[in-house]
Amino acid sequence: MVRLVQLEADFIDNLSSYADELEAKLNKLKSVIPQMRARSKQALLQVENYISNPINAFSLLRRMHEDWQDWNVFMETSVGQSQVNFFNQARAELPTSADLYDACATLFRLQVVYELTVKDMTRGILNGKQYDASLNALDTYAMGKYLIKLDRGLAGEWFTETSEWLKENTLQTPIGDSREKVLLLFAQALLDYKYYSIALTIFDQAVLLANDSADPALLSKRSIIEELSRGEVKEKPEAKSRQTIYEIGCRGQYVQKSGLMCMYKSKSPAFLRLARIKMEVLVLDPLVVIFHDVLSLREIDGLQEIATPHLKRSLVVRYGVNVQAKLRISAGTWVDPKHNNLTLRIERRISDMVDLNLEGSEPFYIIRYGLGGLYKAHYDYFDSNTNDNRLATILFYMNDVEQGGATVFPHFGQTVRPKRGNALFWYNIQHNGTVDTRTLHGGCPVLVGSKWIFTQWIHELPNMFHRPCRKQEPSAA
Ligand SMILES: O=C(O)CCC(=O)C(=O)O
Ligand SMILES: [Fe+2]
Repeated sequence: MVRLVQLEADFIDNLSSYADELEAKLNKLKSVIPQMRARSKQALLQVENYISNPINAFSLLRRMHEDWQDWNVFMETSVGQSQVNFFNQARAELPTSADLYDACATLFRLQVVYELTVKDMTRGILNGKQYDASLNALDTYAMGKYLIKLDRGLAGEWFTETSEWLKENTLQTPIGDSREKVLLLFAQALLDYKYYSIALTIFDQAVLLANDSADPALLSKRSIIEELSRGEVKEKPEAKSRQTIYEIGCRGQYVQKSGLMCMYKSKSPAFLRLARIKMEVLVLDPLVVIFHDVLSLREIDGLQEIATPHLKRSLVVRYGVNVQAKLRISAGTWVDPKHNNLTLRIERRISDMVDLNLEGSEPFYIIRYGLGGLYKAHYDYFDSNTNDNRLATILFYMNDVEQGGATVFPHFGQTVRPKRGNALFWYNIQHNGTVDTRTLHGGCPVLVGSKWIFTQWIHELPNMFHRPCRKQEPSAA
């Protein structure tokens, strides 16, 4: 996206120098035409007299032979070819239709999870906060087209916004302010998806605006749509259920519970005696806690520096295989805790904080979520039979997220807002060794900003003493 901002600025410069070249050509013409016209007018007034003068006659002949051929070349020479070439070269960097599709999907996801209205989004209002941002008729039109197959009611809302916008504004695109053109496109989109009667209504609006109701092409198109609409099977748009308990948490709509208790953790390790840690207990069984201010800004910068060049689309494990999934949209990279002094220091701090042995734990996984990035509700433990499951998770928030990006635990009704330097810790496995399904959790989509976290999954084996009463399977014998 950063590159696209720069590219758009370059395109504007390019278009501007294209305009300069056009203007230079135009100015040249404008400056010579009046003189030419004056001379020609004079000749026309008294043609005989004019051509009987040898000087006039010679000059006329020469002009007609030479000058007008030059003007012909002048007219034929294309203007701004270098700017056209620049554009053609840069084309490869432009987003594809698949990219646009993904962008629509992201906006739709944010709309659903945060219950944003089309009107608010169009005007740059996100969760009641006004931003210096807005959508134009073509933006809302693209959303309508994307949604038409998924949710016709919502698609209609976006299309309506398109039409409303055009009543008051002008598009800064080659299609200009032609409201009827957009309405015709809209009608065509509806036709493509066989919504004939709505298409007819929109088509009529377009024709009315164009003031062209007698145009035979439009009339014949209209009668085709009318015919189709007669045979249309009326189906009720199905009401979509959009409430999931994960989404309710993302909106901060769980009945608000604050931490059960806050305390300073200052037990044995020397580090903690020097720097006590504020610990907030959110849930006692299983233990879910927030450690406050446990990473410094310098440490966060250091971690980001290590991770940034290596970030890659995050995967999820499905049937033992790593795959890309819509469930998890982020970029991340694994960093060995032994990587350098910084990561070693953080590793030591984690083990001091949580009193667990980190041997055999996974490396740090540093993650960046972009706009709309999320990790839907999931469990961290492995489903498969393993004798070394993920006993606990520690998750560090590396930045404050302007809006969205909370971590939610639907079962506990807990929404944890990212706060730079804080860490969230919980157990995934119960004392008896079984996985704890109450630990279902997810990372909500980022609405404004980006979200950086890093996690470490702490394994069972080196911490077996933590579950002294593991159930014994009855022996077969
Ligand atoms: O991003 C979050 O808040 C949750 C991340 C998470 O659950 C995970 O990485 O396993
Ligand atoms: Fe997780």
